[in-house]
Amino acid sequence: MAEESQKWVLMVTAQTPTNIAVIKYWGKRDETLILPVNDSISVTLDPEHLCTTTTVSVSPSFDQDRMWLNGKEISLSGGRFQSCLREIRSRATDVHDKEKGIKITKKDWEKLNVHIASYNNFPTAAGLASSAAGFACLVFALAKLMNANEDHSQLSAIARRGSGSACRSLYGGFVKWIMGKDEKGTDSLAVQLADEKHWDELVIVIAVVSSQQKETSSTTGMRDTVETSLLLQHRAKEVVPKRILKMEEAIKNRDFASFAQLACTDSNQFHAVCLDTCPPIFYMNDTSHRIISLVEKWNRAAGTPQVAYTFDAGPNAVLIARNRETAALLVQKLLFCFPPKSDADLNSFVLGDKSILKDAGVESLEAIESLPAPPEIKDPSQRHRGDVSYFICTRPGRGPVVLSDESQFLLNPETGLPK
Ligand SMILES: Nc1ncnc2c1ncn2[C@@H]1O[C@H](COP(=O)(O)OP(=O)(O)OP(=O)(O)O)[C@@H](O)[C@H]1O
Ligand SMILES: C[C@@](O)(CCOP(=O)(O)OP(=O)(O)O)CC(=O)O
Repeated sequence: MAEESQKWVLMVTAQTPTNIAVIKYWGKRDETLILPVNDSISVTLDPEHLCTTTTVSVSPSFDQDRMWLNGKEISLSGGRFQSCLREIRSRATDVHDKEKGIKITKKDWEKLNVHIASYNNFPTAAGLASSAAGFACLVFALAKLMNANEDHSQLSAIARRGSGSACRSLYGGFVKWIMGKDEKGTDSLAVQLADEKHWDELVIVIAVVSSQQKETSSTTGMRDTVETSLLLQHRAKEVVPKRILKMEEAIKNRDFASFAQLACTDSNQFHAVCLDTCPPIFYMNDTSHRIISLVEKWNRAAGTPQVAYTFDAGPNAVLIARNRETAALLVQKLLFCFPPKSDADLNSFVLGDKSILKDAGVESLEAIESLPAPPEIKDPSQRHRGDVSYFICTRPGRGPVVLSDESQFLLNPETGLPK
């Protein structure tokens, strides 16, 4: 270690995307190692709109590991954080920063403490997979700081110890989490099926139905399901393995009809498995059901799927449109059915890629009021004002990156404390 001064601080900042599963992970065969009962497949969301930024730093002056999440100090004592820190530390190698004159050997890492600051640019613990982006970013940034020369798949197996779905956020585009067979979980990791450019016509619209923290966390919910649902066993053994193969094929061939059919059916089966749990778990609400019904009617009338829907452990809808034109129509239909409260402004009601609004011909609140009623709606006089808090328009996106712009660092480069 650099002897001359105990004052140095070394840091790395990374940005990592979140992901949405189109074939769901639900149920663990090992709770501690976070090993799933089936493979899953996800689409990585564009970090320009939804991402975690994490700065990790090390200094001989830090007397303990500390972390700040969204500006508030949180405890790192939980088993999941500890597993990630331990696994990365054990893979740390020598670091030599010539510019700063810092030398850290593999052995030094056992004694050195880290400071971590992380920020999610979207609601935490609200069913928008903050834990996925969060743990992926933590592991990725620490691996860079500690020069752990693992490839992304090996890092994904470490991120998995933080939160299962986090392993899929180590890659952009379309990602498969292979459940693996090994008891220790060494082969339970993520691989990229295709990058984000492979199928770049897709447009994703998220309807944030509620940004409140949910009642039953994914962890607790899936534990109850494993203990009580027979349907889960059938799903994991008989249904998912076949679906995974079909979904891989659909992604490879950019076959939207199959992709949408598989994603919607899988989301519905996941929620059926939740209902089959004792006591039953209800993640979707009336607004979620209305959105499903709208999309189903539209897809049926069009003769071929236009939009896929999928819902994680919460009421928020993630809608995947086959192309921009369809996305513009989707936004029109959604805004008709779920207009904002009268005091809202359009800028904070539709977030992310706002250019879709232009395509949809909706550039003011007045334009929402004069939208035509979608043919899928039975009673056009009934609009569900305020039932969607806001929308996020996005697309498939890239995997983790290191940020070099100091203005994006979350820790002070001199003190290693939050800026
Ligand atoms: N940026 C982050 N860095 C590290 N950990 C994070 C970060 N963001 C969230 N977490 C962890 O994830 C937890 C929230 O996970 P939880 O599964 O409850 O919600 P979610 O991931 O937002 O929703 P879901 O998994 O249902 O989509 C937080 O309490 C925290 O422990
Ligand atoms: C419904 C899901 O989003 C469940 C995600 O569960 P988590 O990964 O949050 O659970 P833990 O492994 O216990 O942290 C489906 C999915 O992302 O595949």
